[in-house]
Amino acid sequence: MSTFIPIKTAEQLATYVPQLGPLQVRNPHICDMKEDVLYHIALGNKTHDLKDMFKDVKFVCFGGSPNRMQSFAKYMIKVLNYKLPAGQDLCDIAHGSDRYVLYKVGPVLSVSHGMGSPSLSIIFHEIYKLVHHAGCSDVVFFRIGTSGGLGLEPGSVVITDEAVDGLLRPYMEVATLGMLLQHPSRLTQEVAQELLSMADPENDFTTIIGKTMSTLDFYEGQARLDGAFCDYTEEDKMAFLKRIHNRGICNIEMESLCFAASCYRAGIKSAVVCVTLLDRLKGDQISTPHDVLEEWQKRPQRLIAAYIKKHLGIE
Ligand SMILES: O=P(O)(O)O[C@@H]1C[C@H](O)[C@@H](CO)O1
Ligand SMILES: O=c1cc[nH]c(=O)[nH]1
Repeated sequence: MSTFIPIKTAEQLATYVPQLGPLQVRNPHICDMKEDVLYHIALGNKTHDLKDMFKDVKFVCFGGSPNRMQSFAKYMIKVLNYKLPAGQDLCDIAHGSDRYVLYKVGPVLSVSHGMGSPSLSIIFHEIYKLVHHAGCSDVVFFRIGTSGGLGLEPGSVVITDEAVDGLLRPYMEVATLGMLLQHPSRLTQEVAQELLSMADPENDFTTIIGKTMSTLDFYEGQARLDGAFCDYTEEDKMAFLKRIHNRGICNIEMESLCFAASCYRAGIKSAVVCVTLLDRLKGDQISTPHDVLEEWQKRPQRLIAAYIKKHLGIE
């Protein structure tokens, strides 16, 4: 077998245009399939009436933790003054699988994606196909996350304008059929700007727009000294963090690259909003009390909720 690995550059790849009208999947095989089983959310286009269940979806909100996404769904019930059908409680629609959670509150889906790009990539494929099978149009996808900040007061909120990998490259490199394909990671600038304009000036924390580094790991990938392995010194770590900070990186997390690349490839409008849990220029360990972290995690949720309300014309 050949060991030659051709590399496609970001420039060689198509520029993806935003989708108008019912969302199409960019995979010609899907329409030839007798059945599409969305295995990790225990749904399918033959076993479920996906149009009936999901056709009104306009906003899909992703976040790492199942509990956060359940809380977000409960919060959206309040914000939208949404009445659940008589006799029904909020339920995890993906309960037949224990991989991810999926809640629906009117036009809003709240989905967990787990940690890291591989986990996000799987749920992204299935949710994208779900909204396609349901015939949804003009859908906006959000990631509501947590991150480590650089030179920011912990609890600050960062709206990502550009997601880069651990080498500061604005594309996601994926090994496909023995080739390395580079998928550009572009987010929708108008959505990011609109979110920024909606940050409450009365907040006692800052909300900024900036570049986010998305890594493959929480410890060595993010230059921590507190993992089980570490082959560099504190000086090396600080030199790296200061270098990327000087190159405009405001925060570090693990999914914005895959999220941005997938949304751009799909032609779906998207934004990433993460709270910072600590200042990485000052330390590695997250030792802030749990109740404070819980409160901070609500900050991106409130911003996204304000955007959704505005776009639904709710005062
Ligand atoms: O959405 P979450 O809070 O899961 O995002 C960040 C990146 C990793 O998934 C995780 C690491 O603690 O938090
Ligand atoms: O430092 C942090 C905090 C949250 N999530 C990350 O990926 N890194």
